[in-house]
Amino acid sequence: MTNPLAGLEKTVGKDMLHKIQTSNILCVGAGGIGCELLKDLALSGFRRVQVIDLDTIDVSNLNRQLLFRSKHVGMAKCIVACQVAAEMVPPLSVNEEENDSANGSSNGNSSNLPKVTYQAHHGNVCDTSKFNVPFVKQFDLVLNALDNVEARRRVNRLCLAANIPLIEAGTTGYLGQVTVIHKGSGVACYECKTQETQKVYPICTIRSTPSMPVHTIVWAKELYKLLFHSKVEESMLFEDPASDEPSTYMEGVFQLREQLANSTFDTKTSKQVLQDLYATEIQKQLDMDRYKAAKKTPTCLDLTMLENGMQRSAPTTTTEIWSLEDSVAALAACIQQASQTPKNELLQEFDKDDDLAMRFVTAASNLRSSVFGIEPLQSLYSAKGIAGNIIPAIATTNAICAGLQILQAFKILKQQLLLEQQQKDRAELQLGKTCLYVNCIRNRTRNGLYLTASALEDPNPNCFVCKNAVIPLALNVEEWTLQDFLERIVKKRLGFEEPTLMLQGDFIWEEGDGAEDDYQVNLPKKLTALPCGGIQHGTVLEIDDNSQNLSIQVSVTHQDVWEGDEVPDFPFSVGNMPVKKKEEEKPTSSESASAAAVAKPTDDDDDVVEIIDDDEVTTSGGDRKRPAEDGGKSPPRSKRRRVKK
Ligand SMILES: Nc1ncnc2c1ncn2[C@@H]1O[C@H](COP(=O)(O)OP(=O)(O)OP(=O)(O)O)[C@@H](O)[C@H]1O
Ligand SMILES: [Zn+2]
Repeated sequence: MTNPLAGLEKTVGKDMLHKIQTSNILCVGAGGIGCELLKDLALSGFRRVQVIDLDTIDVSNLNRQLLFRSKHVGMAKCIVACQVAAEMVPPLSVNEEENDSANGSSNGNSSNLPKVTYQAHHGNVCDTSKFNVPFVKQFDLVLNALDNVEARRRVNRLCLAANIPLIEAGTTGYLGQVTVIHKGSGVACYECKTQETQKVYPICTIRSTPSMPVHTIVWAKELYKLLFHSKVEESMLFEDPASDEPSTYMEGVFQLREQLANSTFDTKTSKQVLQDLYATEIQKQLDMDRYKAAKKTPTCLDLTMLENGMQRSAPTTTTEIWSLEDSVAALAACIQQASQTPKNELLQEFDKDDDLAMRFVTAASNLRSSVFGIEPLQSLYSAKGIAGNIIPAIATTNAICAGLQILQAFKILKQQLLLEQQQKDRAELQLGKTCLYVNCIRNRTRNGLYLTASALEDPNPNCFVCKNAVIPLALNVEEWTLQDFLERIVKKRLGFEEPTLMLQGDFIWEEGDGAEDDYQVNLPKKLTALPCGGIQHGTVLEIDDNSQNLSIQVSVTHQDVWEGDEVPDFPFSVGNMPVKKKEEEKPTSSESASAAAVAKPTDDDDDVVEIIDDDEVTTSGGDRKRPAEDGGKSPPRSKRRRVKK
């Protein structure tokens, strides 16, 4: 038998093939791109690969995630992917295999090659207890095959901290990109660019003036929460019954929730809630002249139709549009089914892959669309596309991008090999001139190309992750508590896992291994009331996260209320929000809303934060240095005094 890797050996050379076979690779994600990548790695002779993935195999993955078969459904993706890919690694030549058995070798070869080991880690890459800087440092390079910003951000930071090259890839339908990130090479990191996040709708569009199918779908998702979430106030449709004039549906909602909680469901109450939602409340708004200026005036749901719908059995079609009666029947059936579902099995929040949730949202949104004259109504199938923000995944794009990642991997390993041959330190690796940023496009360029390549980008000087830029932040320091600040800004938006907060060199908050509990007393305090003078207008706050060797400064500006056209969102670009005089919220029929998530309520305006221009605040910033790369678990710098109150 000829050596299956002979072709590759001829192309890259003996030494390089040996480098490939002995390198230690981490692949994060074993989905669409990940499966392609693992197949490519295996067929290229990589023998030491570790894979992290948190998911299990779903039937819907089988059409494009080529390592999986129906018998694998329900099993951990990374475990199956590792088993299947490991078997694809070409065996060494027959002679060698024979020698191995004759020698009783346990590692499957008589050369000095490592045993084929494809090791699975079934878990979340954001789990700092398992996947930290020392973990990443064992690899020659890391390949990302992920599908979300949070996980990518985490791997980006780990690789920067460990100074390990990261090959990042992403696809959306026909479009794909591959790029290389490496701290030592001084190229842009993943967070140098503002990543597209879920787009946001003004709350009044959702609550009062929907004009597109997506608006009513977002509303229906909130209605799902209002009925089924353990914390009713999590829904943006929630109104405090003690408030001046709560919407007419709130009373019925509370009754229904109580029935669901005590399993004492009766259809009368669900019918009442539907009537309140789609007729009584609409009529009330009409009577208050709320829709005087609207382009289309809503019409209340016909009560006879509601009555008829309640008598029907729920529709079963998925690709046809349900009639309004059918939608009523579907909604009533969903509520009844929810009342019979054990509490721990009923999802609290909408999930597009949950049948009950999807039927609920399809029916509830179509009824609302009919009230507001919004077209077209949606089938369950098309509603799922809108509700889940689904862009079809294209296997070919995944395959192309995975292949491009392998080519970049070869370039990196080649450079590492050269350094090894010259007995130079790996820290001298310079990928800026070797690796490329490659785009996979749908329509070919004028030159007839479907792939375009350019040099890796320079870092963004305002990047707080790789350039330690000071972050300017405007918020209401008199209203925000430390707890809000930690959860909503430091963790959710800045991506800190185990933050330590310092004011004027003293600790005011600490988390993670060995953190003291004493700082808990600070959590409910308003920012201005924190120790060390508190966080005031003009304060520069230091935030460290040893789990990702990240240390930043935030320069705070007090701002009473954010007044603008849209609720600002993160990740942020610097200082681009208009500040306008606040006006009473007026419903209009054509709110310019741009996508699929819900913004914070407008009455929550002063909770909104935005990043503003560097030159709008004075900072005592100065040059910042990252903490020493010590494995990511060093205790905070000890010379600082700890302050609790
Ligand atoms: N934080 C994370 N830790 C580990 N694995 C992750 C994390 N986030 C995402 N992944 C994995 O990355 C992979 C991304 O692959 P892909 O985009 O094909 O997703 P999918 O869930 O299989 O497909 P779809 O979303 O279309 O159903 C998934 O297998 C997912 O489990
Ligand atoms: Zn950066």
